[in-house]
Amino acid sequence: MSDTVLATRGLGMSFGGLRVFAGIDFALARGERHAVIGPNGAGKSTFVAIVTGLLRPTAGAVLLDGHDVTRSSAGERVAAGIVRTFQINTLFPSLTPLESVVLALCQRDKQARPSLRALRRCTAQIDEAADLLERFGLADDAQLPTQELAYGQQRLLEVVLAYALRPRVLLLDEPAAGLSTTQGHALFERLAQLTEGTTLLFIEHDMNIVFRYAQRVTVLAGGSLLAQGTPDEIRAHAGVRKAYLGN
Ligand SMILES: Nc1ncnc2c1ncn2[C@@H]1O[C@H](COP(=O)(O)OP(=O)(O)OP(=O)(O)O)[C@@H](O)[C@H]1O
Repeated sequence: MSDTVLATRGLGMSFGGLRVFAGIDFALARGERHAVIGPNGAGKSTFVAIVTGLLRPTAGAVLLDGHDVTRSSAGERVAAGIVRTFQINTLFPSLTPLESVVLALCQRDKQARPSLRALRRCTAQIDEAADLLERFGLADDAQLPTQELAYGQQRLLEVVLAYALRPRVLLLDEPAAGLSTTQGHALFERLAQLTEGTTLLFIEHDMNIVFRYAQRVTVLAGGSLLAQGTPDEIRAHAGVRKAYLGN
């Protein structure tokens, strides 16, 4: 039996009269890369927002390692290890990637947030940040203001900032959005190599990326969890082909 790190039980969400989904029983195994797919409006972003505590579900529960976190705030969930990628507009444009990652590491290490001048005294975090940026291919950009980085490098920095917190579950909402197909594949190739062993849950529209990099896939469609399985199982699933893949 797999070791489930994150689960939902009977999860349901409605906005007023609009029922997005109901009865979602989802399970995420520790260490797997898991994609959530589904047509536009199926509720993928809503699902991630509920898991991260940004939205309260109208029914059901979210469990982290068996503990009910449905009523925990977003901040409490980050502390418990459920971390999502920072959206691009939350990157600090004038800070360098090195400074941003050091700040994230200080947060992880529960240090008081240092002033920028005091950052250089965080020697352990500076070493670790430099190492992380090197591994993710951002060493050449580490000392530039973030706003001067290419868009793809900024997307990668978002992943590094979330990954730096050593999350139990790392959620990525369309990390390749806005990138070319080649850049998107390169981002996932790097992610797959560097985050091996990290539990990753990602939303992605590009089925080539999903089938290549996800080890398991959940399909949301028509207000429910239509299927959950390996890429091969999902490809062969008649209901998924009909509802989503269009054949
Ligand atoms: N805050 C909100 N208030 C009202 N309706 C909302 C809200 N957020 C989402 N919705 C609606 O809930 C449904 C699901 O939206 P959601 O963004 O979760 O879908 P999605 O699967 O992520 O779509 P996409 O692939 O287009 O990003 C949509 O009909 C959307 O309009």
